[in-house]
Amino acid sequence: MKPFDHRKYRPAPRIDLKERRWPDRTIDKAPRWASVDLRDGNQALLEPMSVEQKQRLWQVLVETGFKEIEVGFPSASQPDYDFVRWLIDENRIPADVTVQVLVQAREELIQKTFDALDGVHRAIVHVYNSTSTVQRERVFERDREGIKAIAVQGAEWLRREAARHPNTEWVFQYSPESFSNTEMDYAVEVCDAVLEAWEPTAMHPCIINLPATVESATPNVFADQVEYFCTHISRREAVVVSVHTHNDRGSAVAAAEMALLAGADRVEGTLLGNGERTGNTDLVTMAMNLYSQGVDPELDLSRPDHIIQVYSECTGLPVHPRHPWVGELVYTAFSGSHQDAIRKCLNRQQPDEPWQVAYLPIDPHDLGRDYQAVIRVNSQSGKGGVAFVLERDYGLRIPRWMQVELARVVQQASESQPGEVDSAAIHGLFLEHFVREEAPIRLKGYHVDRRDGREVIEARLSEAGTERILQGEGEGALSALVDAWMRHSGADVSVVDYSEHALGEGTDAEAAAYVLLNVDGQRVSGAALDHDTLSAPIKAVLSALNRVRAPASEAA
Ligand SMILES: CC(=O)SCCNC(=O)CCNC(=O)[C@H](O)C(C)(C)COP(=O)(O)OP(=O)(O)OC[C@H]1O[C@@H](n2cnc3c(N)ncnc32)[C@H](O)[C@@H]1OP(=O)(O)O
Ligand SMILES: CC(C)C(=O)C(=O)O
Ligand SMILES: [Mg+2]
Repeated sequence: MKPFDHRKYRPAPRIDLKERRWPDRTIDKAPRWASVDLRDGNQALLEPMSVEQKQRLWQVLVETGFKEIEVGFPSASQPDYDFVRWLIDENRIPADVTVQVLVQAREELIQKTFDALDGVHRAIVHVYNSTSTVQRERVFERDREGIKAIAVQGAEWLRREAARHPNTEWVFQYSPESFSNTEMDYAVEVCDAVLEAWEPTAMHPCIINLPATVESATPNVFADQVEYFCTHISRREAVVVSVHTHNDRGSAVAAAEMALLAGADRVEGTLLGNGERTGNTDLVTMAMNLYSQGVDPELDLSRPDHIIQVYSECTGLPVHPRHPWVGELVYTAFSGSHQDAIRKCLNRQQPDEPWQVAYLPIDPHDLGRDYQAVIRVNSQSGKGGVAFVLERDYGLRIPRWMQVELARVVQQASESQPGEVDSAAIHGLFLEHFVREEAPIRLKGYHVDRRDGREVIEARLSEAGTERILQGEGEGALSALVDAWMRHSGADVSVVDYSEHALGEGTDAEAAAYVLLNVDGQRVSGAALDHDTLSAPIKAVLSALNRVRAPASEAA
């Protein structure tokens, strides 16, 4: 075989499920969530968490609203044992939270696990053994009966140890590890045998957790397996069916979601998907997926940045800037058409209507993110983004014809200095290019009178040290000034478009005005900001005239 040869691998077997029902269902409520951050997440770290780190992550998990938390493998490591003791001895487990611990189906480990839990009010003891063909044949070297015997023996040890600690409310959980690579009839057979040992009832159910320990098929195959399991397991009413998917193919969340459609009640996973190899089901993603569909996720994810901070401090792992829902860049648009659509939708979005914003599947405010980050400008951006930034940060509502011109200026700037052009730089480019009322021509003063229904202006201008008084008249002050300029310069000038708006509180100026002139057949725009609503448009005309006389690069 060649070094990179696909013939080395076999496709995962499908199961022949007749009349599968899961494709026709939708998820309309949150599952029972169980965090395995402090166990599966922890066992995957280069440097497992210290007791102090576990304490901090525990706090975040409780604040987030997890009611079932696997806190470790106390028979395996001293920090895990000490952490469990800290939770119990320091009375750190809220009344509505149940701790869970993992153990292999080995007697001495099970005994130590129950010792670690001594005095706990309620706990889930989770025992597992592997059932897949490759594990049976190559790891355990046992046949089907032999592997089933390990499971049953483990189940019996749990029942025996629980009876020795009658003051605790015990919940039993069994995982046929590598379930998704196990023959389904055999997985059901093993779990049925475990149920026989535990005799759960609807009042006192147990948990059967179905892991895709290594994800090796498309998520629909996992859904088929879960539906098969749910419809073939005995005592279904006495069993909480849980799933525990890993992300080897990048579909852990999809597999867990489809498993819910297929009948699962409970989902195990971790914050941000930490866990063995490519990780576990990312519960933040899965809960946010529900939230974005209008389903209460029953987890409080309103402060993801806090979660990310503690997660990173405890695991030593970064969070990708494009991580679903919570990455630093996921609510940021650089590209022009996205920015344009976002700006238009945000302007139309009413506070009490369902969210309808293109490219933003949820409102970033819900996660404590602000609109500052939504639109950022680089060489991929267009006029919409530039206009959005100027309005958001400076209250400037520049008209469309000026947006087009300014976007070109910003684009050139971003190409000459690659990377993001920040809001202050865009504002600087706007002022430099369009607000040009000072040079070469400057307005020293003006006076407007109304005579015979027309505005008559007398404007005092200076240019290169020479002062002149210009006179003109028109329908309004703007056209009167244009008339005065035409009489003085002999140029043919007309006003093509004009807009003005008041500026919000907190700015020095009260008004912003924008004009588009036609000067001897050439279109030129100008803008001005002024305390006075009449002076602003007059100065905007001067800005435009100055741009004809001296383009920005010369003036700068
Ligand atoms: C898919 C998962 O995430 S499963 C969880 C995995 N997590 C961990 O393993 C983290 C904590 N584990 C540990 O620290 C150690 O494995 C310990 C302390 C529990 C056990 O250590 P050791 O006794 O040295 O055994 P080791 O881990 O090497 O296990 C291999 C032995 O246990 C047996 N074994 C493995 N899993 C199980 C199981 N679930 N039930 C019963 N026996 C098992 C193996 O057959 C093997 O037996 P052998 O020694 O007769 O060949
Ligand atoms: C212990 C089990 C549930 C596990 O972590 C897995 O199979 O991935
Ligand atoms: Mg796992």
